Amino acid sequence: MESTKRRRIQRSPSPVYQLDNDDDSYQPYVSVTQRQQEKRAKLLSLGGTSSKAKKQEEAQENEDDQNEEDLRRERARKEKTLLVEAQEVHRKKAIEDAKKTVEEKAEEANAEILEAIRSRRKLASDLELAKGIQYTEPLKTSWRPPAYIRGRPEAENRLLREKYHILAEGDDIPPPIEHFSDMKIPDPILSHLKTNRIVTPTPIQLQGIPAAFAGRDLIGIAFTGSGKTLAFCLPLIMMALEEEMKLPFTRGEGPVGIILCPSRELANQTYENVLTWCSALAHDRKYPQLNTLLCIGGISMNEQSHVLNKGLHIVVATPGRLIDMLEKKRFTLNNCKYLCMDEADRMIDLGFEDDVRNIMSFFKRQRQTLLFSATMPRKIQDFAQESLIRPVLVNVGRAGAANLDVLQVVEYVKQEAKMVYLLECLQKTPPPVIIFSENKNEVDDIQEYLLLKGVEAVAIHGSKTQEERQYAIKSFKSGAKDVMVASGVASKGLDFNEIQHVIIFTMPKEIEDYVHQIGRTGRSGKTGIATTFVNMNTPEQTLLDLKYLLIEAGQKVPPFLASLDDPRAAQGGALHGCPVCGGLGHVISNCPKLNENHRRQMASHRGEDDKGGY
Ligand SMILES: Nc1ncnc2c1ncn2[C@@H]1O[C@H](COP(=O)(O)OP(=O)(O)OP(=O)(O)O)[C@@H](O)[C@H]1O
Repeated sequence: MESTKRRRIQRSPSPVYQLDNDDDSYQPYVSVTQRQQEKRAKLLSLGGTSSKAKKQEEAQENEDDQNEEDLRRERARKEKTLLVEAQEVHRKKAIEDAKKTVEEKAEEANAEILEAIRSRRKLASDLELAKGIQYTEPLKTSWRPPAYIRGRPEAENRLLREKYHILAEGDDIPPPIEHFSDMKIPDPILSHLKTNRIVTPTPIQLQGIPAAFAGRDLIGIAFTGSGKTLAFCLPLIMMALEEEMKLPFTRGEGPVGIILCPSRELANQTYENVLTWCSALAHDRKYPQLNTLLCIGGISMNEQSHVLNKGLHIVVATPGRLIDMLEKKRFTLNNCKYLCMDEADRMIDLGFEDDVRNIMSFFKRQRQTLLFSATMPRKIQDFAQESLIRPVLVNVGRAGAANLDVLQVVEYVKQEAKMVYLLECLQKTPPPVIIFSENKNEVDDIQEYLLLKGVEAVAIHGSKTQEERQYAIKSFKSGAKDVMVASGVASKGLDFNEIQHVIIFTMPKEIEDYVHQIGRTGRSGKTGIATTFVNMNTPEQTLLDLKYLLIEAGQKVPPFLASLDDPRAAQGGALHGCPVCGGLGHVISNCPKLNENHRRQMASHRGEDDKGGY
């Protein structure tokens, strides 16, 4: 009781005291007049009306006046000193600012904008955030590299990474492995890969797969068509295999892991890859059958009830349908420990962030999280780094750089001449050819025009039904149709057989979209051509981004792009990718993606826009 009281007393001083002076010896200020009156009253009370007392009183008054004057002078002196000091600080800052290069100033401005648009919440579920759950160690796995690789000095690992142009960041990075056979992948999968001419790992695979096998959270960035799918599917297949072999799954159990994709088509493609690899494994009776579920909108889940009736190992999904299934409790994530996001920048950036958090809230235990993409601007990388557990960043080439196996041709074509020129352009190579346009109506118009001209063309965009979308992909993949006209829906991740030529009918505003679109050709070490039409309607920022991307990839820069003035060039300094979109031709304050995101946000506040834009 006593101590409570004391505590209360100690806490009780008025807030003004706490603010102005937290010293215990504080004495309240008493004015001179008040003090003189108090003294006079004291003398009077002592009966001192004599002249001696009066003199004493006068002397005291004089002394007090003098003290007051001294105090006033001292205060004025101090104020003056403070003013001089403030002026001095200002002067020094002005000199320092003048010394800063244009580049440093731009970097500071970048940092300010980045800070302003930074997501305040980590990429974890609200439940984890609310409970303050914070894992500090990566997930434990039983996988170890072969002894001869484990014993290899770190300097040699570094040399290997240099040899393959791999930039790996993070602590205690697992060693790169140059041969699939050293990764301890089961033989049936190895021979299946071999029959599909997948013999030696690509750079993202030789560093990414060991890191993922070791249970590490991972950010994997590598060119379009460089084999990222295998790098994130194989670790999940191995994890599921180990679990199933330890204790077989029964109905209602699983999944072990989830692969999230931003489009139904990409999810379907990844699902088919996983099915192929799992059935190659089960072909050998030594290994069990692993069950995989495709969880995307636009299809009936009842068709897959046979999978749901068994133990479930792997789910490949788009966010919306996955959330729907989880909310309906068709399966749970109670024992799920692997979450991979393909085209992760798209998943985090454009409207899916809340869906991803929602999905994370269904996890009941620590998970390994992997993010993969060919483009990953700094804003997303920073955000991801904060959200993962001791992540390893594997970067092959600059994030957002174009695939060097694509010959990029940029042509100035007037708006009204585009359709006719398109026909001519189609003659450049034999089929298959993809034509990209940003606009759904334009996609339909191009297809109609080509059909009229006798070209076997299919079309795909977000307003088509799921059957139409599937038909387009199937007939184009099988070679029944020569040309596919597509909006952004087909630009990310889709792996068609040996596309010869990509024609970009309308240049997308965001350079990342361009990188993904031209990336449908030149895959898996083969070469391809990308022809892009630009004209007066193409924004200047986009043209500048394109110019620098061509320079970076050692491509020919057409004169109309070469002559474009870059306001930053006069100021000198190196060109860095915009932290929001990776574009080399503008500063963050002019970023088209930032503007577009802002527009979307405003529209969604007004309830006008749909998610993802496909
Ligand atoms: N090690 C390898 N050697 C040869 N080919 C490979 C290898 N790994 C994957 N491939 C093939 O390369 C092609 C492209 O692979 P994948 O679709 O995984 O690329 P990606 O990096 O995910 O591209 P994107 O960024 O466009 O999604 C596929 O057809 C795949 O079979």
